[in-house]
Amino acid sequence: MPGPTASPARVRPARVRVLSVAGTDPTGGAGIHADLKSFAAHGAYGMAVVTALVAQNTHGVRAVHVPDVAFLRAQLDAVSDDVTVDAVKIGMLGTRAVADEVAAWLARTRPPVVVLDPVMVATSGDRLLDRDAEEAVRRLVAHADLVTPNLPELGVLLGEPAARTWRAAVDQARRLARASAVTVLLKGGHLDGDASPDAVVDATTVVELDAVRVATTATHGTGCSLSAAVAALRPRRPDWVTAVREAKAWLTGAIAAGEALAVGSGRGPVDHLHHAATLGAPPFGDEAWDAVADVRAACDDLPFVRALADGTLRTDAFEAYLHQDALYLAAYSRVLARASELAPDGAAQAFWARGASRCLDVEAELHRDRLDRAGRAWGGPASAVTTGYTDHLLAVGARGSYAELTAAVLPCYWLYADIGARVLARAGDLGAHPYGDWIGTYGDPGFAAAADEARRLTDEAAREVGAATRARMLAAFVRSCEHEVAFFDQVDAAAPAPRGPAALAAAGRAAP
Ligand SMILES: Nc1ncnc2c1ncn2[C@@H]1O[C@H](COP(=O)(O)OP(=O)(O)O)[C@@H](O)[C@H]1O
Ligand SMILES: Cc1ncc(COP(=O)(O)O)c(N)n1
Repeated sequence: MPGPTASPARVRPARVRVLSVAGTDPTGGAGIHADLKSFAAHGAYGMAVVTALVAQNTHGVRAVHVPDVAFLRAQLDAVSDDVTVDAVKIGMLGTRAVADEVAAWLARTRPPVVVLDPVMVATSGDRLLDRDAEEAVRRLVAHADLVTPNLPELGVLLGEPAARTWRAAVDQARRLARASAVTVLLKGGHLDGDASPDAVVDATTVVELDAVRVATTATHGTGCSLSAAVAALRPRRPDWVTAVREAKAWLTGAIAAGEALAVGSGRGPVDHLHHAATLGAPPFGDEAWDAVADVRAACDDLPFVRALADGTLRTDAFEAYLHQDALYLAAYSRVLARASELAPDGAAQAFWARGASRCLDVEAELHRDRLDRAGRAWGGPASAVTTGYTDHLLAVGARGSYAELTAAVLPCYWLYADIGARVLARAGDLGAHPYGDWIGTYGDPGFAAAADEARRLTDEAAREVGAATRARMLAAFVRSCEHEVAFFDQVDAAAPAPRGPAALAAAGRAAP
């Protein structure tokens, strides 16, 4: 605990401190009102400096009043003279004088993260930036780390006509990134079709983020909300792609929930707190564990689990199981690598990557120490049960939601550790047990710690999502648990030993 004399500057603040420099929307859907809600929705502490007062609603803009720039400067300095600003989001500027004043303040204060949403025309079609201010906004790009144009705005920033296709827009974004040494978040909201892709583009790379287009009228303030969310996230995320991916997933949910707010009769706002239904909900793990109580109870009575615990399991059945386990682990490793790719921070990324690597070690060990020793080729294909399980995991991974993927991969840690603990307890003296060395691995404290951490990361991911995603997390978790049970149950542990060459080979071998 820091003592009373500790310097406040050395204490990591509880929340990221983010400043919006933007115009107003008295109906709360766009501008600084949207920004402050987006900041709060991402756990940041929000501040706002007003560039322009806008009389607008969900139908459009009625009037704009831009206060004197001396007053803008007074607002900006009031913040920066007192508060450490971790990130700035810049939205509507209105006039050239305002844009230049903001540029001068950025040059003086050099905030660590600057996101520029080059607001020019509202969704309603009303202009929010004077034509003679476009050059000033182009100059402002030099002070930004991330610029978030939609298709028409990107054209203006380059002094070119707006791109008519996504390919042409990505090409324009690449040229802007190179010319201005800035990262570009290109927004595809203005495209036709049933997708609403975005792309994070810098001088050398293009990362496209796919999203389905939600059929809705609730698109007022989407650009404001997205850029504000990215600004709030970036100080505590390793790179732009991670921050944008997370913000975009949240925004898609916010757009889908917007109409239910019943705000206005035109193009309504998004629901920034759409995930608030799950704020304060019990940890995901508690809910999920209760949901699979029956499945867990059924595990102990599986013939395979009983026979493994009491040592009566036939060796050929055990080896068939190990063979499927090795095939499973190879695929599971790829799924964990995908979780690492989608992870929101470095610690989670490293945890899943270590898991992926460990699976391959265990798979190699299985072949070297157990299956190859069995003295026959273990080249058979994955069973339908194994493939069913790995296909489920790969499908969740392909959908690209980190939270759902953590829920899908969790049972392989948690349910497996849970069953293993009970097999271990039932097995008795492992020295005299035919499968003692295998069952002993169930007591590995390293594995128990990894299961705890996987659960913690899943709980953490669940805190960020809305009710719909949480329901999909639960479905993915339950499905994986059912696959775990089917996996143990796929080997016919009760049947007599098979006849033929495999049985002969098995008969000549010592128990593992
Ligand atoms: N109907 C929609 N469904 C899903 N995402 C959308 C929809 N409309 C816009 N978006 C997303 O909202 C964000 C803002 O996009 P866009 O409308 O292009 O910007 P702006 O609001 O600045 O014009 C982008 O991430 C875009 O992909
Ligand atoms: C003050 C202000 N800033 C920005 C927008 C753009 O909003 P949209 O995302 O709907 O184009 C707006 N309507 N009002």
